[in-house]
Amino acid sequence: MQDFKRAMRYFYRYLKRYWLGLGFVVIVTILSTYFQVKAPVYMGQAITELSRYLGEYMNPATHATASKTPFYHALEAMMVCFGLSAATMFISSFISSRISAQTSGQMRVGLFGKLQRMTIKYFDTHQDGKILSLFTSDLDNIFNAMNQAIFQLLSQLALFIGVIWMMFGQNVKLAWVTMASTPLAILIAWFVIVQARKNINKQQEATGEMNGYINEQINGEKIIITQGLQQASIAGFAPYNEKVKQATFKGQVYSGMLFPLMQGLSLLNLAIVIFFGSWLVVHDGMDKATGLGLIVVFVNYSQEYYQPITQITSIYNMLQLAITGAKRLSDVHDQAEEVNPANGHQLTTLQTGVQLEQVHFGYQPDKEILHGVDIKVKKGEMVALVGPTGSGKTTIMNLLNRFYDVTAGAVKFDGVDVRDFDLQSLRDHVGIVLQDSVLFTGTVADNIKFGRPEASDEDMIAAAQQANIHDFIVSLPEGYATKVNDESSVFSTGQKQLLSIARTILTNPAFLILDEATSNVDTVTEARIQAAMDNVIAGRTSFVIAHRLKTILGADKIVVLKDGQVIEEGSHEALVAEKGFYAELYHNQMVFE
Ligand SMILES: Nc1ncnc2c1ncn2[C@@H]1O[C@H](COP(=O)(O)OP(=O)(O)OP(=O)(O)O)[C@@H](O)[C@H]1O
Repeated sequence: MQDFKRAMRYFYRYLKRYWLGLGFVVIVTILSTYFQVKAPVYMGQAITELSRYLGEYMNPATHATASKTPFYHALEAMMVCFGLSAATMFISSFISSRISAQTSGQMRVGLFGKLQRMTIKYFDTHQDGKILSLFTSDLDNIFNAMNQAIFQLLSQLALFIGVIWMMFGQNVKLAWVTMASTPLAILIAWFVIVQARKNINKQQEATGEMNGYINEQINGEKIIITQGLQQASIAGFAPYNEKVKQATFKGQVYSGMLFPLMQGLSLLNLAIVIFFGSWLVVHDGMDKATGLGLIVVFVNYSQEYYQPITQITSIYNMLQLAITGAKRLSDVHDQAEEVNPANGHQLTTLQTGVQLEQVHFGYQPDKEILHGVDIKVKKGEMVALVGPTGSGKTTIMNLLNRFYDVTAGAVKFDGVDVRDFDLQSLRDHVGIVLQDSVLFTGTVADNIKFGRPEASDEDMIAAAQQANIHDFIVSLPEGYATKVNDESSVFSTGQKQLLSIARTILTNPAFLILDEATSNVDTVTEARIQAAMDNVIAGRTSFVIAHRLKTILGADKIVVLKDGQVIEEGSHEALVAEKGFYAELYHNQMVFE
């Protein structure tokens, strides 16, 4: 019920602006249903008039005056009703399709916008595939439901009520006879739909597991090939596939049962209606022509009556999926966003430096990672952070850029807490080069200008030159206009890093964070990256997270972190002379390199 409420809240949020259009759809649908249920009345009248005419025509006394006009009138009225019903149905379906297309477009924009405002924590704690499935699966389910199911639900409900209303207007006894089998029909439909749903759920779970396996195998393809594990990988796939196959089959069997069962029941009901109809005509002393017309009317109604029951149960699954999807999207919209203080300080340039003061932090409340860290980076200084894996280096970077907020203590820029800065101005002045350089679809130029699209080509080229990548770019046939995409990516890991360094140089940040940008590359590329780094660092306040100690020998200060605490601090020479943890790290690395 809670889920249902959340889903409804989500729909309301997007549909409320279309209240006029939706109101129109409801009215037109009711109108369409009215014509649909009125047509059988004229059909019955036509049969009555035809049979009267035939009776009069066959009777020599009335032969001359027998007229077909009432029959034609009834036929005309019937056709007008069918025509108007079809036309209004089309209008209603057209408007509701338009509303659902527009709404799902707005939902997509809303979701994408929300993701852009979310905290890094959300992305750290949710798998990419799951986030993507909000767009590919949940929004699709919602669109399908809005486009088909909601309109269907509305029109079928209207039809159901309309038919009952008309039936009682025509003949109360026959109306009860037509409706007598309803509990049985609902029971059967419900059983089938619940079974189908169970198996569809199993199918979705099995498909999710199979996709997980495929994803993992594709990501590990290089290892699989180098270890010759292709056959094992195929063998591992078989049970996942088998599970999907079984669940799909059962789900389809149950879903496929619904229509034949309901059709059978509807035909049985039809026979009962005809039987009782003829019985009524004989026993209630109705005149034959009226009785015949009445039977025709109820033959139509008994079929129209079953249509909503079948349709509504068959769209139940679609509605369920949409409700689940809407609930999930509603949850996303309720997620915390990055907190931007009202009238926050504007960081224009760095005056004195950056400081971590007694910083305590944990990703989870009960597991502290940093235990009172103090680090000071003076303006123009380069401070390097070293420490064993898991010691908290990347965590400190996350705090400096305000990806996360400290639990206690503070991160300060020029003595002002980062939490008091306007987020945009903070991010505008902090440049980051991450371990994994990401290139976006577009040209090389687009990628370098990513953070400053308005930059001139001269500035872009100067940045590329400083990043040691200009010569490579101009050696490409299309130079800076070379397209960057996954399929034909011509860039190595090292080149990607150089491009991302150029991107950072172009934004001219006051404070730089470099996260071990020299991993996974050969020594020549490493030297080029190092030179590019030196260029970008020169004259800037910077914070470097390094694994290879020889890249930070020139740092103004080296901070050694272990288990979330600063254990040593000083210049390279001073730390080596101290013969502590750093000295040991350094000597060990020198032996291996
Ligand atoms: N998003 C996260 N959620 C929960 N715990 C995390 C998260 N990121 C890191 N951690 C934990 O925080 C601790 C410090 O991790 P961090 O990435 O800061 O270390 P690091 O020194 O940068 O390591 P490495 O040198 O391997 O990159 C680790 O125990 C890690 O498991």
